[in-house]
Amino acid sequence: MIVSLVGLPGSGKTTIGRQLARRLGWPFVDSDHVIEQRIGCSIREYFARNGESAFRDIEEQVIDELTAGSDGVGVLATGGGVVLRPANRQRLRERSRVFYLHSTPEDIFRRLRHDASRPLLQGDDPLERLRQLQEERDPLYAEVAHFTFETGRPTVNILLGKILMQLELSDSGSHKFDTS
Ligand SMILES: Nc1ncnc2c1ncn2[C@@H]1O[C@H](COP(=O)(O)OP(=O)(O)OP(=O)(O)O)[C@@H](O)[C@H]1O
Ligand SMILES: O=C(O)C1=C[C@@H](O)[C@@H](O)[C@H](O)C1
Ligand SMILES: [Mg+2]
Repeated sequence: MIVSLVGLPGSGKTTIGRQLARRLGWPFVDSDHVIEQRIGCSIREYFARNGESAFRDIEEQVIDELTAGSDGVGVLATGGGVVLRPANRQRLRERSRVFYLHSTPEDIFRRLRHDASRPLLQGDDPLERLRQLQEERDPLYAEVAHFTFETGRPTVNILLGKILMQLELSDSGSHKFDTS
């Protein structure tokens, strides 16, 4: 099984994903990290040089590769904008169990105020930008997600406990009618 995490930049996908994988003993992969290895520079630099659409093309390719194959096991942290492309939404939903890490723009702003690594948040008014992103993307995250968790306030450990419990529940559910 592949567990994918989606949500706004700063919602905790990388942080939660890494620790979730550790707790499950599964491999962890962050699609942003795979993309950076492939392009040989930071996503920020790539955005500045080639524009967003070129970045999205690579992202789509990487998501396809990371979710291909029916026997994949792992935790996949995605980039904040992964849901923008319908092909990504479809692949993630069909090939993995998707968790939407939902946080308010205000909670994320509080966390990311001093972080210069997110290209979409480098403008004059990052909080306003986060609110726009939330408005545009919330329906897309909700569409792709099998489960939604609020990640603005709870600690990482509490969130991990909730996600692990949900995975156990849905796993036992899926075996309910298996009499073999
Ligand atoms: N539940 C949490 N409680 C407190 N801080 C958190 C929590 N989750 C994440 N953080 C912190 O918030 C920041 C952003 O988290 P993270 O990098 O995991 O977000 P992300 O969803 O992967 O963002 P991006 O889409 O930009 O990759 C980090 O500094 C992280 O340590
Ligand atoms: O929210 C976004 O559109 C992005 C978020 C990051 O994870 C990166 O994937 C990239 O900076 C784009
Ligand atoms: Mg991340």
